[in-house]
Amino acid sequence: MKAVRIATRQSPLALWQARHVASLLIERNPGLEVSLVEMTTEGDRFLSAPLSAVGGKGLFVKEIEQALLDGRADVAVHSLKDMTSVFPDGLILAAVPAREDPRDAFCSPEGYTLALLPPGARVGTSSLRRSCILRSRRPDLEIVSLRGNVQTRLQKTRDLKLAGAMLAAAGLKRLGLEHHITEVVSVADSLPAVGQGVLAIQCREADADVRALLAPLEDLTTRGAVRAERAFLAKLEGGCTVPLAGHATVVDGQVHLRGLVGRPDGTRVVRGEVKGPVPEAERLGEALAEELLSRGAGDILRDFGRRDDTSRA
Ligand SMILES: NCc1[nH]cc(CCC(=O)O)c1CC(=O)O
Repeated sequence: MKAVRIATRQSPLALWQARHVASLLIERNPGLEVSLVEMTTEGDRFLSAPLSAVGGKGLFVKEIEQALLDGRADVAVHSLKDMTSVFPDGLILAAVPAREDPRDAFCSPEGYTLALLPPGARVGTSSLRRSCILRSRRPDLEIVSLRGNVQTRLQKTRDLKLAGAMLAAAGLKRLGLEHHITEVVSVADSLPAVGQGVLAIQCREADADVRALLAPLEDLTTRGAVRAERAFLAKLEGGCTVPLAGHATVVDGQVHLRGLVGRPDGTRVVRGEVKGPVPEAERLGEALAEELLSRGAGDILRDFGRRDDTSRA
């Protein structure tokens, strides 16, 4: 292979991620020509509405996947967190590099940590998962919707004089903005989203040359965790409409997956965890999803989930 084209969104985080993959490729393949195909997606055009109202996380991904399918690019780099559980026919998750910090980070211009927040404090996020988890612990908190790219959300936090905002530690670190973090929140206190901190490198299934080029970027520990998390996601099909968290670690060949489904206002949260060997990652993810469904997540999905389907009808 002499040249590859990488499709990416144009946000500073997306560009950082695409350039990062480009440099990983060039490092391993001196002389390879790598170019970026920069795209604006539907998700970028509707930044003012809550993600759950404009059709969910697939919005950031669909048009980039179409560019791959149309042959306008050879590789796509996404945040795995932004991807739904099912890929279009003909595309594969060719590689997942080593995961960046998967945790949420609290960023407070006033220097607050979560435990020190005064009663009734206003906290910014537009993630259903983050608001559910915050409200379940602290029903007094007022959640203020905060969308836009990472820098925009930090700016709005100051402009709106919020006590703080919850963002992904991975995005802040990649952009060199970690000095805004006042608390990196433990996985136990804020269970991350499925795929958080993981880069998804996608290509056409039939493109053997590109697959061979991408294969060395794969991190097997990250892949084990991703297999469990995404099997869990696939079974729950919550899309962006129900607060859903799923996070796995792999230690000594054992997957440890934790999951959560809740009501948007945090008045009900169903949590669980499973452990088992890496080759059974998918089965573990499905088993945890089924367990949560039988313990109350089914009711929550019925009451709050699948708004995607009705809006499409
Ligand atoms: N929702 C957008 C998004 N998608 C991925 C990341 C962060 C990077 C990652 O998780 O890999 C972010 C920003 C955020 O949630 O603060």
